[in-house]
Amino acid sequence: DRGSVQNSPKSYDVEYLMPVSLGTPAQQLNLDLDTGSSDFWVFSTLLKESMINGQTLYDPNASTTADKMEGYSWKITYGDQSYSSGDVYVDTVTIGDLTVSTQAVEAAREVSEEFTADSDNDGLVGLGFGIINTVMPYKQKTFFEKAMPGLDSPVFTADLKSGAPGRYNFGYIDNGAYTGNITYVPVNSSDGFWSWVSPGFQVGTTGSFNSTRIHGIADTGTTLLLLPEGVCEAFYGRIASAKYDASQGGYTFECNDSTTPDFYFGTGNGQMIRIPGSYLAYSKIDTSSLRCFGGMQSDSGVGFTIWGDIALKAAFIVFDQGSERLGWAEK
Ligand SMILES: CN(C)c1ccc(C(=O)NN)cc1
Repeated sequence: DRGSVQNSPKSYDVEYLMPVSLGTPAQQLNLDLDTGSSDFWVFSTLLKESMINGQTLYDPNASTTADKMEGYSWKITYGDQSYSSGDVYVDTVTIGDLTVSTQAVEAAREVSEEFTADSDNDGLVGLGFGIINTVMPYKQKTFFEKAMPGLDSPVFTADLKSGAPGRYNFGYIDNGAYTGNITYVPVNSSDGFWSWVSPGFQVGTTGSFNSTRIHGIADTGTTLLLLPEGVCEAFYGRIASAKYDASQGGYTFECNDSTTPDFYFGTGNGQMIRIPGSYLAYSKIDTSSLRCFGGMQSDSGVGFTIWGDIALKAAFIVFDQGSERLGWAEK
């Protein structure tokens, strides 16, 4: 079996959403595929009105295939301190023509203001490893883990684009979606993340390659690229107008600064992925400003590097759960 679904970026590529069908008759929600977490949760009719702001709600009572998991609950907190919690139902879920008939659907009773404010986002499909699923008393499998046994190949791929729709595929690799070769790197899933080690980086086409092992996770659910402080300094040191602006909480530079270099990161076997300098001028810090907030920021608050959408949209990525490895290709 296999599946394929289009993803659509919200403004500034802050997140990428995909249509998902839940229950019988189908209820379609727009969900955020998140390889940095492992809960499948949705806005639901269990929520208080004050926590809803335009989102589409999953109504388990309107689904003839929904069964409540009595005595089960969940609560998750993300890196940005946003959170959600609620009850658990088993129901049928279809993503891109791929159906899991007994998915644990975590129906929100409570969401933090960040989720309430994000009116386009109806919930998250966590495609990290199930070991960090938050459902109690017994953790639940991710959508991919439930689907995997029936798939042609135990992989899913992410093709995120800058300011345009892309695609998530399940169970196969579309060889027309990338150029050159796919370089595979081992993944350590013991923390539940797609954790891997990059051999280093290069700033600009003329810069030398800096051999330094960068431990990090591939996270479709994080917008920016969070790298070690030293890497940020090497990159922003090459941009004439760049500075660390504590009032903005990060590095900023003039959006049109022509000295902005591309950024390359190593994936192994000598392969590098090129992030165009334009991707790194993330967004204007306010409508009247000529300065942009950087797409690359320090990972100092996190403890490991997060290869978020700024990096992922420069590549075609294979999340190979069958072999616990990540495949990287240019496109
Ligand atoms: C508030 N929202 C929409 C979030 C979405 C995703 C995440 C996250 O850390 N994913 N790995 C946090 C917050």
